Amino acid sequence: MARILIIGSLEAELGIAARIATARGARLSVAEGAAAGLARLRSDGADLVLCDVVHDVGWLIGQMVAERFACPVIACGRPDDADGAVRAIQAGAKEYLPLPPDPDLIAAMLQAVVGDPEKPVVRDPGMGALLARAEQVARAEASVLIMGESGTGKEVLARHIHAASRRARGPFVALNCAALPEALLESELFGHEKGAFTGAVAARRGKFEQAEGGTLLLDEIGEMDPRLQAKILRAIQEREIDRLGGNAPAKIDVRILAATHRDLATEVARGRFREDLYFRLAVVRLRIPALRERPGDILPLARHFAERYARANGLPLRLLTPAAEAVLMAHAWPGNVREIENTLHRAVLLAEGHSIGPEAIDLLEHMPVMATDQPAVSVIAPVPVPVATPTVAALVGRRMDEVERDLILETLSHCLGNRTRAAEMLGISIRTLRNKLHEYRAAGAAVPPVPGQAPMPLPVG
Ligand SMILES: Nc1ncnc2c1ncn2[C@@H]1O[C@H](COP(=O)(O)OP(=O)(O)OP(=O)(O)O)[C@@H](O)[C@H]1O
Repeated sequence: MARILIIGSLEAELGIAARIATARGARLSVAEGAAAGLARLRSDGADLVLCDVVHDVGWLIGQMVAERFACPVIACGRPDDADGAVRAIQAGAKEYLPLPPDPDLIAAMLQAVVGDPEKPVVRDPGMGALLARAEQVARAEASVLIMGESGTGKEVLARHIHAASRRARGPFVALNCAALPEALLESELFGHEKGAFTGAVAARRGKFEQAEGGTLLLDEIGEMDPRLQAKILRAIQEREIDRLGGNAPAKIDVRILAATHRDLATEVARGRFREDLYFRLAVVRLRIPALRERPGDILPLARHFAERYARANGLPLRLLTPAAEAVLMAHAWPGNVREIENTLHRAVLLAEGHSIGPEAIDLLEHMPVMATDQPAVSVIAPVPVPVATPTVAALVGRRMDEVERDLILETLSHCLGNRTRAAEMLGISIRTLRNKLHEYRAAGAAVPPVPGQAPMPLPVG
């Protein structure tokens, strides 16, 4: 369930946006002004902020950056308020939503933030059995460990478990443990009191407390530092957490789901992951097969994404031709469902005529550059960006900063410009990514645009 923070008066047209969002299953909190909104963020968090431009959007975004709140801010206001819209976008708002809001726009926004609220698309018998198992264990309170290669749908499955659980009406909160350095991750998870460390300007609740009564997904748990692993174990066992700088533990009622692309049992054997935490998390283990291991899902997923992106781009729904389907079936999909989603998104935009033919299926060449137990980072044959190299050995002789730049730009291109996805895939914070892109652009590199600058729906990320 998406958590939306609305900053502004619900008496006004923003109230319509609030009603639409609630009807679409979002959880709403409301604050009368920017300062109250910031306080709300500190206490409850949010997946998306809608802020009326009569409030100081620039100040709010500045504070959010300083306090590392990563959720997107969408400014709202009158359709004829061009100045307000420009000011908000320049201040860092992701979009300007004209009021009164269009229900389809709100739906697209929610989907961009929390993904597809519908059931995962599953046709392959093996995946069907896995989904049935997930639904069965959803009703229990046990922790679940979801394993699978990058892009197989681990977060989708986690959301599905939450939606099928008794906690469905509570919040679903996800945190990528690989995206933050240890100290930040700790305060992000457990929260902190004011003054707990330099920069802790105000008390803030962590993800555990934000997920109260609901579910917390610890994504990429295999990347977590051993000291934090111990704190997670305590949180699960004792059902309480210690805020940084706090003097009393806080009780929590949260179900933990964990996801990883690594083989955690091997990580335990290598001494890199605590055995006791592994057994706590892996009460139920669900392994999502790679897409190449479930060919029965390829065409249903392709049709699903063709429909979704036609709708999102206001284009007519077109069917895949048998030749296009044959191309899709013959591909190995190393980037899994995320890759097929991106491929179909491109195909919908590229296709001409009444159907989607093979010429619109632009498959990117994938050449893994990491060892097999590393994140499935792929380097892709570029359109405007640098040349990819096939093996690590071939990188010898190149400068580190150039290789880094190429990898970042290629990954961003692979993610169709989506900054959030690219940062996740690269295992760096979105802020670091933005700073790097800024540098590259200043140096004259072709940086893939934010999706909204191409004919796509609301950019988030
Ligand atoms: N069964 C499915 N039905 C519909 N969409 C799916 C399905 N599985 C994955 N997706 C879509 O594919 C993309 C990748 O899914 P998700 O983020 O859940 O993968 P992941 O395994 O968590 O990836 P990572 O390990 O990189 O975080 C998302 O956009 C998601 O909506």
